[in-house]
Amino acid sequence: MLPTQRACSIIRYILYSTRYCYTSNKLIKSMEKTRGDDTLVARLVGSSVSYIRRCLFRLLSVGPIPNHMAFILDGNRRYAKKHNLKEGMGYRAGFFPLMTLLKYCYELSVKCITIYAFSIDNFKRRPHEVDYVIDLMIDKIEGLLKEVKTVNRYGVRVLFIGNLKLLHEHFRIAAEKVMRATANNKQSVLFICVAYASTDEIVHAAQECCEDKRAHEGREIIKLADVERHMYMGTAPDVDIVVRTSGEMRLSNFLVWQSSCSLLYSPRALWPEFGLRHLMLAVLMFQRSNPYLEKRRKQL
Ligand SMILES: CC(C)=CCC/C(C)=C/CC/C(C)=C/COP(=O)(O)OP(=O)(O)O
Repeated sequence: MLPTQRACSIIRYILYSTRYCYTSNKLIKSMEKTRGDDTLVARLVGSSVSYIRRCLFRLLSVGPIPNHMAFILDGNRRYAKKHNLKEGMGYRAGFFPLMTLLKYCYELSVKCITIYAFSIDNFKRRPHEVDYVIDLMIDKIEGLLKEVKTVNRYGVRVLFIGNLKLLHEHFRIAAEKVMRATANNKQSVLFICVAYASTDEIVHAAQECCEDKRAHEGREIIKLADVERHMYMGTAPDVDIVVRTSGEMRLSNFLVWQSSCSLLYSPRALWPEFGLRHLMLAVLMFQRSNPYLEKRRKQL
C-alpha cells in the first residue's frame, strides 16, 4: 500500500471514530512505534486531526464560549494504580493533558482558565508524596520559563494564586519569574492555584479589607465589592463552569466564593484521561445551561 493510500485509510478511520480524535497524539506515537520511519503518515494524520478539531471548535463557537473555566485535576493516583505505574507517575501523566487542555482552550478563545494544582489540604499527604508533586511542579515551571517565548506568543498571562508563603522558596522564586515574564500578556489568563483553599482565600480577603478600613478611617462598612477586590484572583470574570474529573461531585474548598452561579461538570474520566471529548461536552453543557446561569447572576 502506498503511504498516501495508507494515510487516507487512517484518516477515514479517524473520521469514523471520534475516540481517536482526542487521542491523536497517542495514535501518532503508536504509529511511529509500529511503522518505524513512516513519519510522513504520522504528520498527515496529525494535521488531519487538528483540522477536524478546528472544524469542531468552529461549530461550538456558534454558541457562547465560557469566559472562565476551572478544573479540579482529580484521579491522578487512581490512574497510576489502574495502570500499575509507580506511585507519583500519575501526577506526571496528569501534566500532559494539562498542556493539551491549555492549547484547546486557547483555540476556543476561553479567556480565563483556573486549575487546582495543589490544595492546602494536600500538605497532609505523606511527606515524600508532597515533595514529589512540588518538585514536579518546580520542574515544569522551570521548563515553562525556558519556553516563555511560546507562552508570550500565545499571549497567556500566568498567575500563581494561593497562600504562597506555605511553599518552599525555590517554588516561589520560579513562580515569581514566570509571573513577571508573562505579566504583559493580555490574550488570556491562567490561574494556577497552589497551597490554595477557598476558606483561606476568604479569610485573607477579609483581613485585607479590615487593614484597608483601618488605614482609611471613616470607611465603616465592608461591601461585597471590597471583599472581591481582595480575593486572590481579584476581579477575574465569574467562573462559568467547574470541571472535576473522576466522577466526584464535590468542590473540596475550591473557588467556593466564585462559583455560586457556576455549572459543575464531573466526567467519569480520571484527570490523565481527560481529553477533547470531555472538554467539548463541558462547553456544550455550559451552552445548554447558560440562559439559566445568566438569569441567576442578574438576580444576585
Ligand atoms: C506545573 C503544574 C501546575 C503541574 C500540575 C501537575 C499535577 C497534575 C498536579 C495534580 C496534583 C494533585 C494533588 C491532584 C489530585 O489528584 P489525586 O492525587 O488526589 O488523585 P486521586 O484522587 O486518585 O487520589
